[in-house]
Amino acid sequence: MPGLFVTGTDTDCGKTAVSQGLIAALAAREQRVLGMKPIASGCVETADGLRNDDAERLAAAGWCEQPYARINPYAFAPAIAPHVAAAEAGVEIALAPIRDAYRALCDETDWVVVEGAGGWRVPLGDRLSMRDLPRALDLPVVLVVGVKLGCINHALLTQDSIRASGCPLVGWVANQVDPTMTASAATLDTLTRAIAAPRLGVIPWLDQLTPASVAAHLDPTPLL
Ligand SMILES: Nc1ncnc2c1ncn2[C@@H]1O[C@H](COP(=O)(O)OP(=O)(O)OP(=O)(O)O)[C@@H](O)[C@H]1O
Ligand SMILES: C[C@H](N)[C@H](N)CCCCCC(=O)O
Ligand SMILES: [Mg+2]
Repeated sequence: MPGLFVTGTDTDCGKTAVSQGLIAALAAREQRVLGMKPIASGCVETADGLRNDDAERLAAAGWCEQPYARINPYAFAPAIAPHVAAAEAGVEIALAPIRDAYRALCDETDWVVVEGAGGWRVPLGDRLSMRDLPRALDLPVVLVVGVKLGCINHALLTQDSIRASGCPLVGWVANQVDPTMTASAATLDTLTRAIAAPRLGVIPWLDQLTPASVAAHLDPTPLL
């Protein structure tokens, strides 16, 4: 299993937080891990070009430095749906540049943790959607459930859709994105019984969100 595709129940459910944590948790098991954010909408213009916060966080969590364009081949300025951002920029998102960047990363590491953008069915254009990425890169999937009211339905719909795509779901993580709602035992129990993959961790709301603070709540053993 040289890599993972991290998807989630929604945008802002904690995919970047969990991806950083998975990188750190695998690194603690003597794995060399790099992060990748193939498509990012929501970038700032810098002297070096467009830069995305998720991509930079994943880059910083990785075991060695990599060219930015490998970690984030498609970068768009507005923080909107990627297919809309791409259309506005006059760009057609294609799988080949993503595959090339992913392979270049694979050549330099044991693992690549690839973060999607938004949820599993986010469109990338007329013919492509986020779920085509793990298929193209032959990656198993980890599902991040942003724990809040409504997440059970979102998690089950996402699981159904992952199954329908034929991608293996190899783990899931409960992430408390709402500081006012503690993940009730009953909600966690419902999710744990309904999701047919190992639960890799339950991340509480963390005041200090770092790769290490998230990794402290993750057990990557089922992935190894
Ligand atoms: N467990 C947590 N404790 C505290 N803050 C959290 C936690 N999980 C996520 N957050 C915060 O919630 C916000 C959304 O999280 P994150 O950026 O990881 O979501 P995402 O799923 O990666 O979103 P996107 O679809 O934009 O990539 C961030 O500001 C992050 O710092
Ligand atoms: C900008 C944001 N943070 C994400 N990168 C993109 C979220 C796209 C969601 C599209 C949708 O499902 O409506
Ligand atoms: Mg993110």
